[in-house]
Amino acid sequence: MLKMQSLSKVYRTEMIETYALRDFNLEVRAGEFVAVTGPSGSGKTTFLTIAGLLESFTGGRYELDGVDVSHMNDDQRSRMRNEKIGFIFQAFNLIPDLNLLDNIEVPLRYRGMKTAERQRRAREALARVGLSARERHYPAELSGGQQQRVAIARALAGEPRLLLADEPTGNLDSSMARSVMELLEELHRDGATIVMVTHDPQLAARAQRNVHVIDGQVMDIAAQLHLDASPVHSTTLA
Ligand SMILES: Nc1ncnc2c1ncn2[C@@H]1O[C@H](COP(=O)(O)OP(=O)(O)OP(=O)(O)O)[C@@H](O)[C@H]1O
Repeated sequence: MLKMQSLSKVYRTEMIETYALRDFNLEVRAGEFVAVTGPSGSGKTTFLTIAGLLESFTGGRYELDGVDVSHMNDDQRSRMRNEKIGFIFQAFNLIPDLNLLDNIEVPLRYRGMKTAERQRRAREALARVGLSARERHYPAELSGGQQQRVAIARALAGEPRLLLADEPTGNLDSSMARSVMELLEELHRDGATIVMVTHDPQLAARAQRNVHVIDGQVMDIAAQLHLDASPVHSTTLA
């Protein structure tokens, strides 16, 4: 699903070069739930924004859903992002002036989808996160945990191949965090591929696999071995 090989990302200013990622190797297979952990400044967000095609990279190779994205231009990348990726952010990023259904429909509009199909998908996604009764409500009328569920519904409505979550429970108290995590686990059981960046070791422990990033590199030998398609390794890592 996601395959990064010797990926690098360098931020250059007049004075300095910062390697946010260097020789970054990771493979995530369809249906996996992977947590990415690591100290502040280690490159987790950089990884996620590149994985989500929000940013370009400096060197190496990135294959998403079997397609080499290395040489795509901005338009091609945005189209692919819109079709294949669902984002879940720490800050929910819902639009305050739109009700829940309209919020969920926003990314579908960019695909030129007809109104009836948009509404059908938005209703279905809202039902999936248990908030059907609130479709005409506005984000401010919901708790933080409920808002994050709406954000997850928005990501799901696009029927993405890959869900990327950046500290999805970072703004929630522990009980709301638990319910959001349970929802992610449920989506995973139903077949979703999820990559989640988190500082929280307890959350990370609930994912199927942990990838630790230090100084822009994957420290987890197992994650790198995953790149080797040998059955021995995949069995070990299952
Ligand atoms: N736009 C930028 N310009 C210059 N350097 C940057 C930029 N964005 C990130 N960096 C640097 O790249 C490195 C990795 O940053 P990144 O935000 O990916 O880390 P992180 O692991 O997500 O950190 P945190 O957990 O604190 O969010 C850091 O040294 C950071 O200062």
